[in-house]
Amino acid sequence: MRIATLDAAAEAAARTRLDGLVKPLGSLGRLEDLAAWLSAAHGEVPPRPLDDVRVVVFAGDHGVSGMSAYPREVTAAMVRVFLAGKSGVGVLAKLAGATVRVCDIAVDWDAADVPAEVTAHKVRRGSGSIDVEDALAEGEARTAFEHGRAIADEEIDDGADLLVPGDMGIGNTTICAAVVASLLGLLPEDVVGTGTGIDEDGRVRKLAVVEAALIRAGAVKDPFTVLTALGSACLAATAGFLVQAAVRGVPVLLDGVFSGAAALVAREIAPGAEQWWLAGHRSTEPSQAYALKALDLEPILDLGLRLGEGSGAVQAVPTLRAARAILADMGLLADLA
Ligand SMILES: Cc1cc2ncn([C@H]3O[C@H](COP(=O)(O)O)[C@@H](O)[C@H]3O)c2cc1C
Ligand SMILES: O=C(O)c1cccnc1
Repeated sequence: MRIATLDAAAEAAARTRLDGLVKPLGSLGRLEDLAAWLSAAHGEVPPRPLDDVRVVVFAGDHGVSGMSAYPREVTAAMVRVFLAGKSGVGVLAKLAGATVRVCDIAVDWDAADVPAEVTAHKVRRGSGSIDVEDALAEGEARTAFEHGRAIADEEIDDGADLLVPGDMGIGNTTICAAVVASLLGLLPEDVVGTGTGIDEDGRVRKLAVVEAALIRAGAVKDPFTVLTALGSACLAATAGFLVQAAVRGVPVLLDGVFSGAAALVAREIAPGAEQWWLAGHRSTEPSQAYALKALDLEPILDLGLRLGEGSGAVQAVPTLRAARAILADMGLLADLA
C-alpha cells in the first residue's frame, strides 16, 4: 500500500493566488487553508469541483449490550431506513448533493430480504463482547480491512471525488472508546461519553466494560490486534476504506466518533494516510476529540452533533466547495481599477 503524495507545488501556487485575490490578505481564514489543501490534493489550481460526493455507512452490531440508550435491533432497522433515504444522513446528504450507500459488514440479522449489494461485503454477524472476549476471530480484522479497501475502490472507480465514512451500530461509542484509549494510552474516564444518551447508571456500566476490555486486551499496539481485541469488523472495514482513499489520492471528510477511532487505527496501519483526511465536524463525544487531536485535525464545523452516520461530515461539503469557488471565481487585487 503506497500512500499518494499531495502536490506541494500546487499548494504553494494556491497560496500565491489566494494572497492575490480581491480581499484583505488572509481574510477568508480557514477557507483559504481548505482551498490550498484541496489544490494540493488535486494537484491543480483551482482544484476540480467536488461534484461526486459519496457517503458509505458501515453497519454492524456488537456483543456488548446495555451500553446504549437504544436496543441492538435498531442497527438492522436503520439499514432499511438508510435504503429508504429517510435517515438523518440521507436527508442531509441530499441537501449537499451527496449519495449514501449502506454496507452490512456485521449486522446481526438474517438479511435475506435486503438487496444483495447491501450484504456484498458481509464479514460476520455481530462481534464478540469485548469485556470478556475478542471482538473478532483471527484473520477477520484483515478480511474486513480488505473489504473496506474494496468498497473505496468501487466508489472511486465509479467516479467519487470525495468520500465520507458513516457508521451505524448500536454500541459503537463503547468500542471506539476502548480502541482510542488503547491506542492513545488514555483512561476509560477520559474517553467514555453518553453516546446515544445513556443515563449516569449506564455511563458507569459503560466505564466498567471499557475498563474490563482494556485490562483483558493488555498492552496491545499492533493495529490489527487492537481491532481484533477491542474493535469490530466495521471499524476494520472503515480503516481500510480510509487507507484506500489515501492510496488512490481521494480526499476524505471524517465524521464523528467512529471516523475518529477508525482514522487512528488507519494511520497506525498506513502512516501518512492522514494527509488525505479532513475532519468534517466536532462530535460531543470525548473520544473523537482525543482522536482528532492525535491526528492533528481541526474540525470544520462544530454544531453539537452526536448522531454519526456521516451526518456531520456531509454538512461540511458546502464549505469545501466554497473553498474551491474562491480560487476558481474570485477576481484579483491586481485588477482593481
Ligand atoms: C435511531 C438511531 C439512529 C442512529 N444513527 C446513528 N446512530 C448512532 O448511535 C450509535 C452509537 O451510539 P451508542 O454507542 O450509544 O449505541 C451508532 O449506531 C451511531 O451511528 C443512531 C442511533 C439510533 C438509536
Ligand atoms: O458523534 C458521533 O459520531 C456519535 C455520537 C453518539 C452516538 N453515535 C455517534
